[in-house]
Amino acid sequence: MHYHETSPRKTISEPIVLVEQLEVDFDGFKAIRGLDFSLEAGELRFLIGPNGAGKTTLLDVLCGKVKPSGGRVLFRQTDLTRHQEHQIAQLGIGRKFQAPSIFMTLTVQENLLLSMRQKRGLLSTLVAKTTPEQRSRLHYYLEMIALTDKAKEKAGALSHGEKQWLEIGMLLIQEPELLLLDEPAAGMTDSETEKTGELLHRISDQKTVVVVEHDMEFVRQFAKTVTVMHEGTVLREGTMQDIQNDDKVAEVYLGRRGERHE
Ligand SMILES: Nc1ncnc2c1ncn2[C@@H]1O[C@H](COP(=O)(O)OP(=O)(O)OP(=O)(O)O)[C@@H](O)[C@H]1O
Repeated sequence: MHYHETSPRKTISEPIVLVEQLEVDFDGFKAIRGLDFSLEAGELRFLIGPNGAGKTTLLDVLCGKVKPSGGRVLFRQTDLTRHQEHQIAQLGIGRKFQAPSIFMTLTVQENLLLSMRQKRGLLSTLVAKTTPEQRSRLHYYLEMIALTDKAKEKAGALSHGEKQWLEIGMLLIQEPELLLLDEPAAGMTDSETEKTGELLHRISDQKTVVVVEHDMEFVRQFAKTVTVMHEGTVLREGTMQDIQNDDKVAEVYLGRRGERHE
C-alpha cells in the first residue's frame, strides 16, 4: 500500500513525481504492470533491477517518450500522460539518452550556450551576444560539471567521461526540476566514475535526480535510496543496506545471474 493512502498528508511533503498503477503495453507484452512509484523533491534515487525489469521504460514514461496504457503519472500537479515529449521537457523534466547529442566541432562553452538558447526558443546563432545573466549561468554550470578549464576546447577532444558531463551540463543549463539519467557512468574510468558520483550529489542539492544503473559498485558508493524493479513492478525500496540484505532481491538477481551465466 502507498504511504500517502495511510499517512496524514500534513506530515509528508508533496511528491514531485507520483506514479500510480502504471501499465505499459508493447503489442500485448506488459513491460510495466501495476507500478506505484513516488519521488520527493531533492531526492537522488537509483533504479536497479535485472535486465528487462522495466527501468528504461519507466524513464521513457516520465519523459513522455512512451505512453502508458493505464495508470496515473503526475509531475507536481500535472498529468504527464496528457502531454507530448517536448511539452514535458518544457515542464521541467530533462532526460539524458545514451546517444550523444553534443556537437563535436563546437567548443564546450558553445555547446552549453546552444543548449541554453534552445530552451528559450530563440533562433539565436552562436554569434548572438551573450547577456551577463547568460554568462554567469554558463560559468556556474561549467564549474558544476568541472569543465571550466576546458570551456574553449572542442567537445570532440574531450575524454569519454568529460563528454558525458558536458551532456549533463547541457541538460542542467536548461534548468529542469527533474533529471533522468541512464547509466551515467557507463564506460568511464574509475576516476571519472568517482567524479560522476560526486556530480550527481551536487546536482541533487538543487534538483531531483533519477538514475538507472547496472554498476552495483557505483550504486553502493553513491546511492541514498534505491528502488529495485522486477518484471515491470517495484520489488523493494530502501537504503542500499536494506536492499543488500533482502532475500527476495538476492533471489531475483541470483536467479537471473544463474540463468544467464553472468
Ligand atoms: N519498444 C518496445 N517494444 C517491445 N518491447 C519492448 C520495447 N521496449 C522495451 N521492451 C521490453 O520491455 C521490457 C522492459 O524493458 P526495459 O528496457 O524497460 O528494461 P530495463 O529494466 O531497462 O532493462 P535493461 O537493464 O536491460 O536496460 C523488456 O522485456 C523489453 O524487451
